[in-house]
Amino acid sequence: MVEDNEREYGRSVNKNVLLKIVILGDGGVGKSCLMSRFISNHFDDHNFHTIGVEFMNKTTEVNGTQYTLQIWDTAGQERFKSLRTPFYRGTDICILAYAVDDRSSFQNIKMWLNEFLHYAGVKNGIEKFPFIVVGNKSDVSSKDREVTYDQLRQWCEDNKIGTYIETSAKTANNVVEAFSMAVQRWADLEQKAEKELRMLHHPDTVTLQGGNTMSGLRATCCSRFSNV
Ligand SMILES: Nc1nc2c(ncn2[C@@H]2O[C@H](COP(=O)(O)OP(=O)(O)OP(=O)(O)O)[C@@H](O)[C@H]2O)c(=O)[nH]1
Repeated sequence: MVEDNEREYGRSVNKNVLLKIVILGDGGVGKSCLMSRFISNHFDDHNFHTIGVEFMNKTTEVNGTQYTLQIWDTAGQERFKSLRTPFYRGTDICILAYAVDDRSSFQNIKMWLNEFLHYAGVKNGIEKFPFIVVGNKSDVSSKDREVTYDQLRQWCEDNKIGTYIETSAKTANNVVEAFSMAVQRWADLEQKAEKELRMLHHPDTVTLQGGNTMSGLRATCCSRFSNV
């Protein structure tokens, strides 16, 4: 378990970036199974409901950076709402999960999104927070499927969420990919926010290829020379 004094979410701790991830969605969509598939590559065909929240850590590498992912599996059932919402604050990434064989769990994604926005205190808007929508149980037969991939894509477009994927905790299909995509989305947004902050404090600074910066004066000077 990570101690409170080590908990610097979204920051580098011993060359590791610690990220708090919460998985939200209706009861039974497979949140616990997604977590155990990702953490220990294990699938248990149990049917126990999560009570409150549980979390587990996993260290992983995405695009050359080491991350410690602290993954919080929350209880999907309405009666556990007051046990899970206190844990939303300080979240770096939110996974909104539904099951492709359960249309109502897909329709409820909006409710989960709103619950998270409210209790996590996300103020910058949906586009600036790393959400990923995950359609789990992609292994089910086509006759049992109630939500298509196109419906997922359309919903995400309509709600300005750029990252989405279908997974199967049962077969392991796309599970690692879903977490990697989520972390990559976090890294992209972080980089964008840093750039905006730099521009705000040093509006005369331009970013060069490779991430180096130079002052506007020198940049102007160089561009003048390059025009010669
Ligand atoms: N076919 C299939 N079944 C799955 C998959 N993932 C989970 N399940 C099954 O779905 C049921 C519910 O899974 P859980 O992981 O407990 O669901 P949950 O979202 O954590 O549920 P709550 O704890 O109540 O919020 C279990 O019987 C799992 O075996 C999957 O990818 N494919």
